[in-house]
Amino acid sequence: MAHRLLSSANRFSARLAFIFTVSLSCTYLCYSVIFCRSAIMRNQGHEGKRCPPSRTAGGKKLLANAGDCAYSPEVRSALGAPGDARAARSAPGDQRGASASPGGQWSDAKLGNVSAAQKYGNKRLPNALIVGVKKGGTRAVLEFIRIHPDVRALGTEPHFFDRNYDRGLDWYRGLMPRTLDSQITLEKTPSYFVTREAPRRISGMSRETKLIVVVRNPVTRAISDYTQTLSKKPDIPTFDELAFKNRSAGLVDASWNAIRIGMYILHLENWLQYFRLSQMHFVSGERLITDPAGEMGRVQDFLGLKRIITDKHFYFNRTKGFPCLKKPESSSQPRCLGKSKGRTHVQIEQEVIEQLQEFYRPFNIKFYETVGHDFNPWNGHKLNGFAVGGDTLRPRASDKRINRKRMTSCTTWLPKCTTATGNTTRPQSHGEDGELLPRCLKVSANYFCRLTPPT
Ligand SMILES: Nc1ncnc2c1ncn2[C@@H]1O[C@H](COP(=O)(O)OS(=O)(=O)O)[C@@H](OP(=O)(O)O)[C@H]1O
Repeated sequence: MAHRLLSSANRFSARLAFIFTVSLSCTYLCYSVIFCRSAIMRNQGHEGKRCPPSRTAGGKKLLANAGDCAYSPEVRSALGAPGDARAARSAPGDQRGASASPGGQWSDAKLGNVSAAQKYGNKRLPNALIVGVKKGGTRAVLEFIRIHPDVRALGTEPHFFDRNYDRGLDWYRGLMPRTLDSQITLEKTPSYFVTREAPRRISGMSRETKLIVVVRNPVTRAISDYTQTLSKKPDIPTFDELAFKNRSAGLVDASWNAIRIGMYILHLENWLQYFRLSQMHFVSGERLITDPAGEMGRVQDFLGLKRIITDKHFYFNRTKGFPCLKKPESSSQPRCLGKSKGRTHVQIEQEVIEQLQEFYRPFNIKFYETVGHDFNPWNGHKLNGFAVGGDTLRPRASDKRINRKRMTSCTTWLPKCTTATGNTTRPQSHGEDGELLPRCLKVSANYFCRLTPPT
């Protein structure tokens, strides 16, 4: 009897345990289904199908298979997907391990901003343009500034204000990447700077457009321009033949485009009829190479951006001979500009170079005066604080670059100076110690004179 009672109690508790286990499993199953479904819906609702992780070394491969993922063609291209010209431009062998580069978090923030702009942003007309100059370093500025999370740039040159103006502003707007309200839309077309109608047309779009001009020694620029043309058309005449109407007479052919583009002041005067100088920012093409972070710092200030692009974003690539990005916008891989940037120039006789320096000198000086900044290396000497011709290029009182240390460390001072107006000045003593400071500097056939005592 007791045995029968015991076995029925066992059966009852086994049944109870079975029911408990089944109901527990059901609850868990229902919970999982509901939770999972809501998570999936959330993902689909906001982002569409998720993209595979792409900002790794294998990202390009994955992207190739990510046909219907959330990235638009432009983002795919910006990320270096196959077919992207910029991906093709990166010099093989110049790549360094991605892990070596800092700034991972910053880079993810950029990607987040890009995705958000793609999804929620609008196509807008650009509020900033890199308008020139050809061969000045415009591609470098564009590629460097576009790593900023608040900048979205068109990768190709649309040539709207010179060649495609008839297509209308809606066409132009349609080319632009989507941007959020807080982001700057940017494009670069270096030929705008020398296009007569460009300033008027751009001010017609918006008088507030910010303009960036990358300038470089006009002689080097002309040689670079010629080198590029020669690479496409090997049968063109020599540089000297094109540059001079009569070389022995020193008659330069200013109608040749490669020469004309470098007469910066002539083009600038046209821009200043439509824009205030404060709306224009001049990047030194030379310093862009020697100090990219410094130049990009000033570009960021000009665009009203937080200084995010700093030294840590660049490294000097010895093979390329130029600064390169540790993390470009499109990839986590370090990247240099392509082969057409930083070419070996054709050899030009030193005498030809000097003749052209002479030709450009008055244009350069007028240009320095107008923009309020001298691009020293263009004349092959440091001209800090010096005036040419006795009455131009007066050093400004606020010019902090003028200091005695720089002056005395210069080795090419002359004891006497004949200015362009024919006056001769002699060195004078300055300073409490009665130290004799040289006052003149000879550059080729010109004398540069200091008009004010050194500070
Ligand atoms: N970081 C970096 N890497 C490579 N090249 C650099 C860089 N910074 C400036 N530069 C200089 O840019 C020159 C090309 O200028 P652009 O980009 O304005 O040329 S173009 O007008 O768009 O064809 C190019 O001219 P060349 O050296 O004559 O090829 C370079 O000197």
